[in-house]
Amino acid sequence: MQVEEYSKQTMAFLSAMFMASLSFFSVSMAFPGFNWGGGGGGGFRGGVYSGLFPEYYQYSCPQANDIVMSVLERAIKNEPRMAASLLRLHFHDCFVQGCDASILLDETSTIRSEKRSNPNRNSVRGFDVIDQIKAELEEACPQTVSCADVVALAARGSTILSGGPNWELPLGRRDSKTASLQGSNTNIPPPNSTLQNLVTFFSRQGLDEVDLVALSGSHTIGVARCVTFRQRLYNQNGDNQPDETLERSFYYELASTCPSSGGDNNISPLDFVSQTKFDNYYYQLIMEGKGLLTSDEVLLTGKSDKIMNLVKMYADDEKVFFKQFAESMVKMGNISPLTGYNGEVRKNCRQVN
Ligand code: HEM
Ligand SMILES: [Ca+2]
Ligand SMILES: [Ca+2]
Repeated sequence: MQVEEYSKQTMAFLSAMFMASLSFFSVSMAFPGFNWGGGGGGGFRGGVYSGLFPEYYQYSCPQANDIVMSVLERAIKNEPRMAASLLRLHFHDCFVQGCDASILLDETSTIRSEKRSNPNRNSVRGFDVIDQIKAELEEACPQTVSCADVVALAARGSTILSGGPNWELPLGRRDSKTASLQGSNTNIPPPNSTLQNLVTFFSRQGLDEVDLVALSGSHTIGVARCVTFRQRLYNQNGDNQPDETLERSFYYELASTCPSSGGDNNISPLDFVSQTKFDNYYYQLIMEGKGLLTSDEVLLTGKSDKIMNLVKMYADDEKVFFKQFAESMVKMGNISPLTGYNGEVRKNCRQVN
């Protein structure tokens, strides 16, 4: 590296540090519980400071994660699918206005709730568990932990409790005062997406192909309704034929729970080998033509060598998948957070203060 080039980079780094310490300062003025420690992963991303960091509640609510985990343990023991539902909630929040808990807001005269968007209606769940976590947090540390952070903590906790990886989670997101029904309809990829579409939806959020493949691995837990995969069974290409990439015996299995009409809400596991365990069977099944959604199978068949090879790699090596999943979850969790004086910490996650 040329000396001149080196000093340019050093300057860029120093000014990034300066900006970061400015934002530390203003946040610490606003919130006494704030710490200066910094450190930990996730603060800097692509040279840009996200404003979030793992120790955010270290002094203001040190027990925050323990409270989240204890509520999750009960909820997931009671209904294992809840882990999947909470993981998905974070995804559907972050892809619309960023990770700002916009998805939790109920309909009012001024708020068009995201809960009634096409991807969310009759589909997203877990709101009661979020409310329960938030109620216990309000008891312990009033108006301190944001709903957006509750959703992020619940997604990580659900992953861990299902047997998946743990990671250092940057915190300090604040809650939106608005929601976007339209954003929810247009930014969340539909299940019959082509691979190109999927890549585009993710890149709009600053996520790349590696993130797409790793985060799709969330489909190692949970279920999908018949209406989300019916087209593959009966008319994938407008020729009244099943998707040719669908393995034959798997096709018959699915057709028995998902008729050509009716039964829209019949459910099928996204990973039929281990639907409550966070592992890498999702990728192994895709390799056998047994991915449930079009968006799952096209990762292998969509004619991108790079993406296909990632599927093979994660199918071969769960450790590599876990490591990348953790990294991509941090990246997804950093999408346009509200920080500093922006947004608020809601008292009730369903409504603005
Ligand atoms: C790549 C694009 C994606 C598409 C097209 C997609 C689509 C879907 C669909 C259609 C369902 C079933 C919904 C229903 O039937 O009501 C589903 C379920 C699920 N998705 Fe995705 N998804 C994608 C990415 C993700 C990501 C990035 C995550 C998390 C980081 C995620 C987590 C989940 C989970 C855990 C479930 C099961 C939920 C439950 O059982 O309640 N998905 N997804
Ligand atoms: Ca949001
Ligand atoms: Ca699994």
